[in-house]
Amino acid sequence: MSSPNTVSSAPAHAPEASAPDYATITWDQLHRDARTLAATLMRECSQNGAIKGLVAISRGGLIPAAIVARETGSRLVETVCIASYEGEEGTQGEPNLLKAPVAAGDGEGFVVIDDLVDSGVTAKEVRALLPKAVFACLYAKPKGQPQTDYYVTPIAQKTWVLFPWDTAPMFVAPLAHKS
Ligand SMILES: O=P(O)(O)OC[C@H]1O[C@H](OP(=O)(O)OP(=O)(O)O)[C@H](O)[C@@H]1O
Repeated sequence: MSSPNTVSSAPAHAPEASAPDYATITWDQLHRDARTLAATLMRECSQNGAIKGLVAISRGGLIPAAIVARETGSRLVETVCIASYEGEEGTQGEPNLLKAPVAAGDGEGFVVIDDLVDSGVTAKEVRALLPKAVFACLYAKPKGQPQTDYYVTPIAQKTWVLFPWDTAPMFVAPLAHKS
């Protein structure tokens, strides 16, 4: 298990008006967590036969799935394209299925990979499409945890996760230069 670094800088689109926390995930941290997830899947899923393939939930699950695919030797990587967060405030709407994971059938032998379960709405939707698949993600908030079979790191419900593809290093003035 690993702990994300918490920071106090706010993203442009804050999820909550009242003092939310932010967890900044670096590329290194994400890579380590994806490898940890892959090791867990290798250990747990091999008891029920080899992993037939992965299903990445696009877009957040794409990079985690690529890392897990490399570690587990999985060559078949399907996607399910679904969007539920929209607008300036990052508010959640109805899940919008843009592409079904047809190559995964009913999900038997497949592992669904996502970056995060938050409310669990997206995972629930994908589980309905792939009832026999195993579900795995890197980070899980309490409301979403019942929807995932495996996760690496728990995240508080009020914490907004900043993934490496959402952020960029920037200059910060030294404390001595601030008035
Ligand atoms: O548990 P939930 O409350 O449903 O939230 C989790 C989902 O939200 C994010 O995707 P998002 O809808 O932001 O799409 P994106 O990955 O394409 O940015 C994330 O990648 C998960 O798929």
